[in-house]
Amino acid sequence: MFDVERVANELIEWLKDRVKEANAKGIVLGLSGGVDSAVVAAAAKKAFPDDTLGIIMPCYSNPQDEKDALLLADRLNIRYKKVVLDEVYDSLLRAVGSTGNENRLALANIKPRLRMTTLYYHAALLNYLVAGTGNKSELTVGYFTKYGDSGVDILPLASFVKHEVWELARYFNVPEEIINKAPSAGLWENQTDEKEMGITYKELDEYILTGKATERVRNIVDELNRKSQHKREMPKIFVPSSK
Ligand SMILES: Nc1ncnc2c1ncn2[C@@H]1O[C@H](COP(=O)(O)OP(=O)(O)OC[C@H]2O[C@@H]([n+]3cccc(C(=O)O)c3)[C@H](O)[C@@H]2O)[C@@H](O)[C@H]1O
Ligand SMILES: Nc1ncnc2c1ncn2[C@@H]1O[C@H](COP(=O)(O)OP(=O)(O)OP(=O)(O)O)[C@@H](O)[C@H]1O
Ligand SMILES: [Mg+2]
Repeated sequence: MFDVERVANELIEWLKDRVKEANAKGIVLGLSGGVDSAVVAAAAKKAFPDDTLGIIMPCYSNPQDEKDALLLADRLNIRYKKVVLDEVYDSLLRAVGSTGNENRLALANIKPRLRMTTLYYHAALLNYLVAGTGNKSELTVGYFTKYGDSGVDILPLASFVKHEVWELARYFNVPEEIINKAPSAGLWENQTDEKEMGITYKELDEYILTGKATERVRNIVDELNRKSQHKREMPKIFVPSSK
């Protein structure tokens, strides 16, 4: 049973504890206009009313995402800053000698890694922690960029599947248009999580929560989970036989 009010209150206390434990002052996170960052921002704002900073970081992104991020910041009165990464992205591609035609993910994954770097600059500047927004559904199938959007200090939503995140979003008064939009990493035009994963969140969440799934869904999820195991672990450490 998912008691949303209780979970939300525990989450807010958990955020306070993690920040205190780190001798930090607050929380910084990327505000994408999507529901995961909306929920983390809402909880962080409750925990740290004066020390929550959302950063909007378009990198050749859909302009609607920025509008949604601004709508959220306005609705929940969240302090925000905009950092445009288009030029940095172009400049990095030039520096590495990219033709711009390499495999799509090699290029696209640069975007979350530039965002991670931007967030850590602000974290160090303000003595804040970087909050990630990854949820249990994404983590299970490795649907995130290693050291990109997963390069964070704390993961407030990692125990919740996407449907639970939607419930938390309603509880936190996140605008309906943000809750209703198709989840997307926003790395290229018309990208959606469900299209790329080849399964729906309904199927994925049901499998995670109950173990029930068609053979097709089970095969896809099990394979994605196996292939992404390295992303959920520390890098393997070489230990010489003499040690
Ligand atoms: N067995 C192994 N042991 C240790 N390391 C291993 C490894 N296999 C690959 N690797 C390393 O991992 C790299 C591949 O992983 P990674 O770079 O993450 O890349 P990859 O998993 O290929 O792509 C990231 C996926 O996450 C999605 N995404 C990204 C960002 C945000 C969101 C979102 O929902 O917002 C979704 C994106 O659309 C894409 O489907 C390889 O280049 C290699 O360096
Ligand atoms: N344009 C952006 N500006 C700032 N942060 C971003 C941007 N795009 C992605 N991010 C960060 O990366 C995180 C991962 O993206 P992801 O798409 O999984 O979450 P979301 O956009 O919040 O929700 P949804 O999965 O429903 O789209 C975001 O929550 C946000 O913190
Ligand atoms: Mg998104």
